[in-house]
Amino acid sequence: MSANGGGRRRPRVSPARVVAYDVLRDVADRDAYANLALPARIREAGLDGRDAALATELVSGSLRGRGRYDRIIALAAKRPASAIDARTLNVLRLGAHQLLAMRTASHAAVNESVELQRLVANPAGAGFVNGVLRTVGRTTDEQWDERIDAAAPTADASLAERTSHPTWVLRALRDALRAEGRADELERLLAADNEPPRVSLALLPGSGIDLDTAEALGGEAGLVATGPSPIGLELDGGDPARAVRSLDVPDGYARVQDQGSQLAALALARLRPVRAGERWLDLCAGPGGKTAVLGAEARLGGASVRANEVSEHRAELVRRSTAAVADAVEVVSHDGRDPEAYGDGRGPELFDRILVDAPCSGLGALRRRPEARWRKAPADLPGLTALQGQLLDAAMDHLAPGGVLAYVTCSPHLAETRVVLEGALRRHPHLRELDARAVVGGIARGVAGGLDLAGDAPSAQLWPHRHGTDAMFIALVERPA
Ligand SMILES: C[S@@+](CC[C@H](N)C(=O)[O-])C[C@H]1O[C@@H](n2cnc3c(N)ncnc32)[C@H](O)[C@@H]1O
Repeated sequence: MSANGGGRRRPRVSPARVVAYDVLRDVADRDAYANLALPARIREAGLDGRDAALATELVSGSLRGRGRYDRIIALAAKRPASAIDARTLNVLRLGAHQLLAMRTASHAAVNESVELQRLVANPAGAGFVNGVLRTVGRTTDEQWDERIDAAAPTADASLAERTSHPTWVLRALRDALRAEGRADELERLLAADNEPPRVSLALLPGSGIDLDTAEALGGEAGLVATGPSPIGLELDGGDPARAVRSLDVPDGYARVQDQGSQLAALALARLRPVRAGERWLDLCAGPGGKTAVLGAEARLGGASVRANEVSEHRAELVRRSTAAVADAVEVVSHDGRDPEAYGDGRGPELFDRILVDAPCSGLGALRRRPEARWRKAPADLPGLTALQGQLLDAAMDHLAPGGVLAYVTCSPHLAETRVVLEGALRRHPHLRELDARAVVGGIARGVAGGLDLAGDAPSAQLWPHRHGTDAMFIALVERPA
């Protein structure tokens, strides 16, 4: 039941705050994804543009900032957040976000939170909410940093709490940066994780217009041809659907997509010229963003793509995502470790280019999914890395002589990137790793001084704070002819 339904007294809380609370509860109780639950709740409550924007800020800010806010709430309440009733804690998180990160006047943030507590949580806790939030609001954001630091048992715990990351995630990110000799960038990365990303669009090759024309057509809708992807545009605020319409290209040729994902697909498609008749495989294709880029590139070069996805539902999303280039893309649904993923047993089941965009922890896309960092645990990694290795083994066995495989993750965790790749290369000693950094650097749109891909490994690691993309890992492997 909605928090404002069912015969309770008429709320004196703004509807945006009630919606935000309901979404936090959906996320906590039903494991909902905020980016799906939020639009549904906004529609259900009939919120208009401004209220919808407020609900969105409250939800994403308080979910992203949960680690920091829980620590501040605990310090203010003089008890651990885990000892506070779950509904009251959500009211406090929303209040803390308004007090510390938004420009909401203190009295409004406190009063609305107290009313929200009466309405949706436990009215007997209204005094507690009032007291805790008054304490929170009396101290500035910077002073809270000092108090968190003073109370934290270790420097890592302090940084993790101040930047609202689980400590194990912070350490994994630092390990990945350190492997590039860039551990000093950690704080910039953690800050970038807390900024909602700018919306990027891909203009698929074959759309009929070039990026200059796209920028001219989409300028009024906020589109700018910028970012590292040579087919990418960025939206400077505004509505993505309007921006897509403004380009007036055939359906599906302009689409919302992170520019790191665009570069990952293009690295495989553009590392060498396409020969007509090449067979490509996208082994883990759902929901089909990279397949669409591969399909458009393959179509222009006279190649074809087999797109495989284990989940039937997500395979259907791949079909929709590739409708514009359907004549170059065949979609099938199998486990990528099974022979059926590679063919029906009647023809050669070797491929000239294979993309393994493996299921992963998603630690490279924390900006995008505000609750994601709290949903993953170190215990998830062994299962994921085992699956990644098995998918790579099966894919490597289906690489044609002279063929190239791209191993891609939207996680920079070394256990999911270099460790998995090097394990698979040891098991397939006839394969050799190519210089993906040179390939990605070579196809990226001109950036003064180059794309700044650091480290000694041949693979390319993109980063939100350095490249403005998700933290995509891209490795390229060749089977010598
Ligand atoms: C990182 S996502 C791929 C994203 C996609 N390439 C895109 O750009 O839109 C990984 C996909 O692998 C799929 N997957 C998981 N296990 C798989 C398996 N054993 N075989 C094939 N696909 C699998 C997941 O369902 C998920 O859709």
